[in-house]
Amino acid sequence: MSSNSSAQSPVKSTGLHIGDAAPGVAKVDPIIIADNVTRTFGGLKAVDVDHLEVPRGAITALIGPNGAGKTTLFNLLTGFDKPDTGTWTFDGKRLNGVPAFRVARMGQVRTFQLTKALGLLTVLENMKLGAQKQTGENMFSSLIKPLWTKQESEIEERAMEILARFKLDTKKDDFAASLSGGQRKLLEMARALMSSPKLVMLDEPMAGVNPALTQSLLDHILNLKQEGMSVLFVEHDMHMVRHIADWVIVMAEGRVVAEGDPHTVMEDPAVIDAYLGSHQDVDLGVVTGRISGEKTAEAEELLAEIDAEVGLTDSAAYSADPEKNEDTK
Ligand SMILES: Nc1ncnc2c1ncn2[C@@H]1O[C@H](COP(=O)(O)OP(=O)(O)OP(=O)(O)O)[C@@H](O)[C@H]1O
Repeated sequence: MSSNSSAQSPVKSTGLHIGDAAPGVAKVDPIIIADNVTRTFGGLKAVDVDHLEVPRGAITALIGPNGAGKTTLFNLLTGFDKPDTGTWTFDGKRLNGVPAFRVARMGQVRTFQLTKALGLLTVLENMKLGAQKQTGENMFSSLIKPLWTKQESEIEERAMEILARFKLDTKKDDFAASLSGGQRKLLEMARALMSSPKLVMLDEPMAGVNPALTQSLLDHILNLKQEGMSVLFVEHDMHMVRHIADWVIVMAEGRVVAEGDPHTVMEDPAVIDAYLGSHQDVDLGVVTGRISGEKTAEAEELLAEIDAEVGLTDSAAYSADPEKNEDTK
């Protein structure tokens, strides 16, 4: 397994789609294909996706302003929530109606934030919880002691191997709650790998991570791809998206509003609009130029902020030093 150097830009996967990049575009080798997926809460359509394909063997970012429906879509695809309508397949198998634990067994896992309860377990115990197909889950085989003791030691061996890769092996007996924010994120990812997944879904992997651990987390995500896994992640950190994503899917108000490679997508007016949608207090028409009128100082400031937010910068390199990630205008 080769690792990516923090100083270099990672090698991007290209040629993932067929035809023009647009919402719902077909992929050469999709791992997820979703159709007509909707989820309503009260009167609000949180997810309203006509057609979506997630490419295999690539890193895909799911971005969009707060409330766009990203987490709800994650929950639906992983069987943690039920849609009002829709069908989807994972690796060619129909998944709607399949409960979360089966989805995970089929090779589609998502990371979870460490809850209070999981924080009271040790790092190693957390890892063991991530293992699939444990003999103890089967009543008959759980009665045969040699079977489960052998499996227990295999699971522990695998857990220690993965923990060593994530430099968490020396913390195996510590309570998970004692880890730093970044170490927790590493543990969440490490735990997901216990089941040898085909697709890893990460919910805001960078949230709350100290800059010292940023590069390590990025490298671990890039390594998942190098090992042949597909990655789908939700993230608000646009520098990270630009740096490691091969493909970007943009959601706003429940819909997919743009798709493409990170550079093209972040210059798409629909994407800029989607982000503007979260700043309801400013006259958006004036800001985007749809309505003629004098831009107020506040609007100018907002526009600059959004340029920065969607990554309209010259530099594609991600630096662990946040100072170096300041946009140049
Ligand atoms: N269980 C729920 N009950 C009611 N409304 C919900 C529920 N879950 C989500 N919503 C609403 O659905 C919409 C989409 O929410 P969701 O959390 O999926 O957005 P998101 O894109 O993940 O946002 P963020 O980036 O802030 O996490 C929001 O308006 C949210 O308030």
